[in-house]
Amino acid sequence: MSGGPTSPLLRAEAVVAGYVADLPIVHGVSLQVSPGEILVVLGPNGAGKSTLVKSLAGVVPKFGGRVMLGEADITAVPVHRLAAAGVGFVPQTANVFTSLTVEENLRIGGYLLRGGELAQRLDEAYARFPDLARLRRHAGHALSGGQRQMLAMGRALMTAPRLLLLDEPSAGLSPLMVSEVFKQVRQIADSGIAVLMVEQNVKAGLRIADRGLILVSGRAAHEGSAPALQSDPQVAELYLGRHAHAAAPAAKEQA
Ligand SMILES: Nc1ncnc2c1ncn2[C@@H]1O[C@H](COP(=O)(O)OP(=O)(O)OP(=O)(O)O)[C@@H](O)[C@H]1O
Repeated sequence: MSGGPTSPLLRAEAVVAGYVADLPIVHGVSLQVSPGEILVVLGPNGAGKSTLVKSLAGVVPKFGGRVMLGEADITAVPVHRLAAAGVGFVPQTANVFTSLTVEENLRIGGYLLRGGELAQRLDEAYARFPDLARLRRHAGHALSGGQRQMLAMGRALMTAPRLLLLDEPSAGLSPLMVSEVFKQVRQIADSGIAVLMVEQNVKAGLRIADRGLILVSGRAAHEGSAPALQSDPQVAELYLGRHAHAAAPAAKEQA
């Protein structure tokens, strides 16, 4: 878990976001994430978790509010500029190029880098994910679900982001692969990166997170430390109910 208190890196204030201007899905959500910390965003199906993370990643439009990364206002920074601004985003689906090799995917992630730096980041990615080093010449479609998720994270890490946004990294993975992927997420945070992760898998999510935010109908309904949320019977009953005792219903073995 993270060490002493640090000032937040990501500060989202009263974010309003959605797909159609008159029909916001996220209704004024504020949150903060510090370096070295994992904030997990939980909530029922359709609560707006993915919409929230996509709006922070610049993929879904924001209609109100402000997003700060350190001292920089990134509210209006378009998605293609966010990597250079220090934000890595791993979408839930279509997050690797399946016809390209592992190494080609990583090189694309590092497209902003110059030669020496690119080589160094590739080495770092292979050190972090030994499976990817072994499979560097294999095409994306030959990877298991878990390996693909590692590749998607490795790609996002190529530009050395200060903030990593993950949209349901456990989706479709077997419980064993979920713990492998989450172990990596924890290590990424422990290396000083701020991590915001959307999750359906409440139990596993709270186990690796420092803090949790529960979204209900596009609003922050509850926020607290992971241990406090885990042991709060009211939270479990009201918001986490059927998810608290099982993995996401849609999860299927893929590893
Ligand atoms: N591309 C889209 N265009 C229009 N509406 C969308 C789009 N994607 C999602 N929505 C709507 O936004 C609402 C919130 O969806 P979102 O995927 O953000 O919820 P979620 O909390 O991530 O749910 P889940 O856990 O099921 O993924 C839903 O009503 C959904 O139908």
